[in-house]
Amino acid sequence: MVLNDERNRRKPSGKNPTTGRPGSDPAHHAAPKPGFEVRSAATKILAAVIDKKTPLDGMLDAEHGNPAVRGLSEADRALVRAILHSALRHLPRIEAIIAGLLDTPLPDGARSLHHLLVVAAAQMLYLDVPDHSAVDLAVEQANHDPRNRRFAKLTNAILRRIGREKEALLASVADLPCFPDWFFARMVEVYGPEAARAIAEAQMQPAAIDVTVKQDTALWAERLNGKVLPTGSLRLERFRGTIPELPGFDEGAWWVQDAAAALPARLFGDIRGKRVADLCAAPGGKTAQLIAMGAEVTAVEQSRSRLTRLQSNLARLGFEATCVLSNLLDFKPDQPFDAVLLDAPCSSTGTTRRHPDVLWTKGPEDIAKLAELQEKLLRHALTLVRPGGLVVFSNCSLDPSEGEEMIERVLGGDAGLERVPVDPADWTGLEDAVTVRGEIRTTPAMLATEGGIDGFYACAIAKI
Ligand SMILES: C[S@@+](CC[C@H](N)C(=O)[O-])C[C@H]1O[C@@H](n2cnc3c(N)ncnc32)[C@H](O)[C@@H]1O
Repeated sequence: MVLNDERNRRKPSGKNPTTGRPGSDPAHHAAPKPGFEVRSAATKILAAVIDKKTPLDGMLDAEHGNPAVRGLSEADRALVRAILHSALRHLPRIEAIIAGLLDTPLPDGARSLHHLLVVAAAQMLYLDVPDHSAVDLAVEQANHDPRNRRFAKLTNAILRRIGREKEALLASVADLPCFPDWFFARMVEVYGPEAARAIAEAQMQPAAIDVTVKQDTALWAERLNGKVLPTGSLRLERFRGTIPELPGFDEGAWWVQDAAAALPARLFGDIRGKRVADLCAAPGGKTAQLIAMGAEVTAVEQSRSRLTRLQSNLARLGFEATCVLSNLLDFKPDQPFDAVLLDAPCSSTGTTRRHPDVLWTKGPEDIAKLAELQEKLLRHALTLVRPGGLVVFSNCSLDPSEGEEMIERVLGGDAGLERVPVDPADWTGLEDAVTVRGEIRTTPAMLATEGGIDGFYACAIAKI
C-alpha cells in the first residue's frame, strides 16, 4: 500500500525507515510528547463510536467515562471532545480525502490506522491545530502501536500531503454530504434532494446554547448577552465557559433547552390550573415549561438517575412537580389527566449538531425499533387523558417513521381521536415548520439566519 503519487518522490534519504525522521530512534522508545495522550484517547474513542456503536457523551465523562479520558485535565478532555466532534461531523469528507491519497485502500484489519488518520486529519482540516503537531503526534501514535508501526511512514506521507494541499483537498469533497449513505438516502426520500442537502450542510455547524427564561426574556437577553429568537427562546451565540457560572443560573432564572425542544409545550395553549402529565420527562426541560405555564405537573420517568437529575433541575428553578419513577407502560394513575405530553425516546437524528456521533451509532434498524416503541407508548399515553383532553406527542427525530407516519397510523384506526392543527399565524418566524396537516416539523436547516435549530416533530391530538 503506497500513497498516490508518493512513489515517484521516493529517494534514498538516510532517514529512519520507520519514523521518516533523520537518524532518529523509533519514537516508541522515547517518552510520549505532550498531546500524545489526547490524540491517543481521541483515537480510541473514535474506534468505540464507529466500530462498537458506543455513544460519545458517556465516554467523555470525567468520572465514569472511557479509561482513556479519566486521567485527563478538563482542558485536555475539551480538546478530545473538539477533535471527535470535528471528526464525526465531517467523517465522509475526511475519509474521502484519505482514500483519494492512497492508491490501494487500507486493509480491512487496519481500523486503528484509519481512526488515527481521521483524528489527525480532522485537526488539520477543521481545527486550529498546527499541521506539524498533528502529523508528529500521529506518527508517534503509529510507532507506539505494534499494529501500525509499519505504517508510520505512510501516516507521515499522507498527513504531510493533507497539510500541503489542504485547500484543494477540501474543495474536492465540498459536495459530499456529511451523512452516512443510508441516512442521506432517507433524507432525500423524505425531504427531497435540495432540502436533504441543506439539512446535511446545516448539521455541520455546531449548535449554540439556547435557554428558556422563566420571566422577562428581554431582561435576560441583556444580562446574558444573548438574542431572543422568533420562537421566544434566548440564544447565547457568543457563550464560552461553563453554564453554572452564568448570571441567573443559581437563582434559577432560566434553563438550557434547544429552541426546537421548547416548541412542543406551546401546542397545549392555555393550561393554567390544568393537571398535566409529562411522560418520559427527564431531564425536565419540558416539565419546567409546563410548570412555568401554570400547570399542575406529574413527571413520569423510568430512569432513577435521570429522575434525580430532573428533581435537582426543578429544585434549582424553585419549581415543584409530582415525580413518579416508573416505566410509562406500567403507569396507571387513579384519575385521568386534562392533558398529557409524551416526548418519546427516539433516534435523536435531529440533534446531530450537538451529538455528531448519533448517525454513526444508530442505523435504520434502530429507527424501526424506536418507532414501534413510540407507538406503544403513545397508545398507552392516550389512555391517560380524559375525554376532551389533549395529548402532545413529540421527539427529536428527523425520520417521519418516528413522527408523521406513526401518528397517521394511530389516528387512522381510531374515530375517538382527532389531530388538532396548529395555526401558522401563531408561529411567526417559523411558518415553514407548520406542515399541511398542522403539525410542527423542524429541521436543522430552519432559522438558518439565526444559526439553525434542532430537528423536532410535534403533533397535538384531542381525545373526543
Ligand atoms: C427524549 S428524553 C426526554 C426529554 C425530556 N422530555 C425533556 O424535555 O427534558 C426521553 C426520556 O424518556 C425516558 N424513557 C424512555 N423509555 C421510557 C419508558 N418506557 N417509561 C418512562 N420513561 C422512559 C428516558 O429515560 C429519557 O429520560
